[in-house]
Amino acid sequence: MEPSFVWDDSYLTHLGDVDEQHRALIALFDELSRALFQGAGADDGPAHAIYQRLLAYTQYHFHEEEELMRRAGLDERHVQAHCALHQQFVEQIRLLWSQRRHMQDQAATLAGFLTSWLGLHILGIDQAMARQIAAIEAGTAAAEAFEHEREGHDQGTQALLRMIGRLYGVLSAQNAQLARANQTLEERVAQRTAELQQANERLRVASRTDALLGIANRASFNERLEQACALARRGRRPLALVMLDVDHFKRYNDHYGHLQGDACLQAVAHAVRGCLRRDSDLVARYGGEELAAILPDTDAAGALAVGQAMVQAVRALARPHAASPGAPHVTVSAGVCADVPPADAPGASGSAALVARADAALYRAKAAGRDRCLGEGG
Ligand SMILES: Nc1nc2c(ncn2[C@@H]2O[C@H](COP(=O)(O)OP(=O)(O)OP(=O)(O)O)[C@@H](O)[C@H]2O)c(=O)[nH]1
Repeated sequence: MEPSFVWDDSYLTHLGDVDEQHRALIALFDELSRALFQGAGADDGPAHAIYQRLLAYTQYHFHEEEELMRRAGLDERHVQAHCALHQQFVEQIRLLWSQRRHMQDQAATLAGFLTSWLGLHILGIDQAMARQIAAIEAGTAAAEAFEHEREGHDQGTQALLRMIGRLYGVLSAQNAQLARANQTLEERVAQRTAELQQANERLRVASRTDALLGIANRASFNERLEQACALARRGRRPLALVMLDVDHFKRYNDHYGHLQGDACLQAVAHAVRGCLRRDSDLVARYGGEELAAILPDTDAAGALAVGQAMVQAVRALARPHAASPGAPHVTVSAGVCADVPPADAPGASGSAALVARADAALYRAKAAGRDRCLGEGG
C-alpha cells in the first residue's frame, strides 16, 4: 500500500506562502512515491530526477521559512530548533537516498519517511511557528509567545514530543552509522576486487613464463607460433624460426653441478634475448636447454643473421666450459628456417612443419661441429 500524504485543514498554518509551499512539497513527495512504487527494481533514473527536484525545492522552502521567522522576529530558541530540524531532514533524505539500493523495500521506506516526517513537522513545529508569528503580530513579545507555546501543551504531550524528537535523533544517528558501514564495505569489496584482478594478471603472466629463465614457456611459444603462422599465411609473408641448443650441456652439468648449470642457462637466455630487435619477436624456452625464437616477417637471410648474432652473443659471454670437447667456453648451436607457412594439411599444421625444418638445420649445425648457426641451404 502506497503511503501518500492526505492533506486536511489541520495542516494549514494560515501563512499564505508557507501553505502554498507545503502543498507543492506534498505534490513532489507523492510524485516521488509513485515513481518509486512503479519503478521498483528497475532503472530509477526518473525517480532520481524527481528526488533532485524535491531536494532543491525543500531547500528553497526551508530557506524561505527561516527568512520568514527572522523577519517576524521569532524567539531565537525556536528559530534554532526549527533550523536544526530542517538541516537534519536534508542530511537524512540524502543519506537514505544514497543507501536506497541496500533497502529491502526502498519505495515503502523512502515514501514512509517522507510522508511521516512532513506530517510531524507541519503539525508540530510549523504550527508552533505560525501561532508565535500570529501572537507577535498581535503585540505579544517573542519570548512570551515562545514560553506560551510551551505551556500550551500539557505535561503528557510535552513528554511525548520530547520522546518523538529523541527517537528521531537515535534513528538518524543509527542510519548514518549504517550508511558509513555500507560505504566501508563497498570500498573494501572494491579494493579486494582490484587486488584479485592484479593477482589474476600476475598468475596469467606466470603461467606463460618459464620460472627459471624468465622468458616465455613452451605453452606460450606454441600459442604465439600458431598466431604468427596464421598472420603470415594471411599476409603471404615469410615467418622465421630459430631453434637453439646449448652445446655439451650434459658435461657442463656434470662438471660444474646443476646450480651452475641453471645459472649458465639464465646467462644464455639473457644473451639470446638481447639479439631480438622487434617487439613482435619472441624467444621461449622450448625444452631443457633448448630455446626457440619466432621472428615474424623475416626471410631466410634475416633469420640467419639473427641466429648467427645469437651464437656470437653466447660466445661473447666467454663462460668457461672446461669439460667441453669443443671450445673452452660455453657455446650454442642454432638452426633456422624461414618460409610462408604452408596451409594446414589434415593432421599436420604449418607450424609443425616449420619447427621440424628449423630442428633439422639445428641437427646439421651440431653435426658440423657445433658453435654455429645454419640455415636450410647449409
Ligand atoms: N642445470 C640444468 N640442466 C638442465 C636443465 N634442463 C635440461 N638440462 C640438462 O641439459 C642436458 C642436455 O643434455 P643433452 O640433451 O644430452 O645434450 P648436450 O649435452 O647439450 O649435448 P649436445 O646438445 O649434443 O651438444 C641434460 O643433462 C639435462 O639434464 C635445467 O633446467 N637446468
